[in-house]
Amino acid sequence: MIKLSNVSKYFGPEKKAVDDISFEVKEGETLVLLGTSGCGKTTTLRMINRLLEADSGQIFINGKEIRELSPEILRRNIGYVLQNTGLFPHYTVSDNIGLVPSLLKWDKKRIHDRTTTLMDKLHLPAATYAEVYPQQLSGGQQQRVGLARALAADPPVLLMDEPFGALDPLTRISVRKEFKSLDEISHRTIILVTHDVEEAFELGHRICLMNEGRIQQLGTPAELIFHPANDFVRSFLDPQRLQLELKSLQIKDLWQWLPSAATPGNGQLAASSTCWDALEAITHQPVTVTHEQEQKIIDGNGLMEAIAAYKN
Ligand SMILES: Nc1ncnc2c1ncn2[C@@H]1O[C@H](COP(=O)(O)OP(=O)(O)OP(=O)(O)O)[C@@H](O)[C@H]1O
Repeated sequence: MIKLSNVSKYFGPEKKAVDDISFEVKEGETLVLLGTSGCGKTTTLRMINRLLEADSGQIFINGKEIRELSPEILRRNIGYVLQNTGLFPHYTVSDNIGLVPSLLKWDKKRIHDRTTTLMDKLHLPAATYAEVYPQQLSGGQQQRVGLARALAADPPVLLMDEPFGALDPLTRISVRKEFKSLDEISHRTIILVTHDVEEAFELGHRICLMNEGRIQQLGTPAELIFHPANDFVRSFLDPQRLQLELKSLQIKDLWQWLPSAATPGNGQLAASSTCWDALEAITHQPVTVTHEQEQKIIDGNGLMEAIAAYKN
């Protein structure tokens, strides 16, 4: 769906912001660009919608080199979400969301229907919020409007630059959870930039960890944490190692090592739940998990034993 092939970007003769990077993002996949400040994440993202032009290499979307398309046509298929939302303060919420559809000359009813649907899906009921202005909303609500605006014309690709970066830590966690469960998101191809490791592990199907313009490792969260490609990757993830291990492993990954507890389980948990979510669920009582027609009762000891066995 999206392919970067040996892409580089210089700012002046000396400053190589992005240094010969290549990757592919499959349709429906979320790839997270992760790394320290200044490692080239935003520059990479902005080359994909031609807000910046690459100095060398090629970028393809659906097999088409993006320079063959005019920036306007290209951006119709790409939603863009920014940290500071970029909402127009003198436009109402519904006008902000309907901006791209109206530029595309959709008729009024279609814009109204799409805006209302999106607001409902993003828990901003149109009856209450359609006519208010962005500054009357909380940061989390403004972020949802920014997302609704990016989704309005139904683009197959979403580029997101620190989309939750301006939110306080608690709001950030809840908006992120909500984002993950949105059906408007699940089928889109997404590239998301963040410097928040936990966010990358929660949202990325794969993570591209960068340093000084170069890719250090590109892989699933479990590949990065359990099989780091080099010392940079290992030390970048080390401070949150335990949490990241728990977030990147699903119960089904541990199935062969998981003992079934004797105590009856209280409630069910999906085998696709992460160990992090499982630990939360079993704080007070064991839970029952079914995987490939086998049932096990999971408690804290059994889970920790299985994680240790997986790592050995
Ligand atoms: N317009 C510009 N002119 C000159 N240098 C730039 C420009 N934009 C970015 N840079 C430099 O290129 C490098 C990569 O910047 P970029 O914004 O892509 O990093 P980043 O990984 O997104 O960082 P952050 O997380 O801090 O936004 C940095 O050293 C930055 O200072």
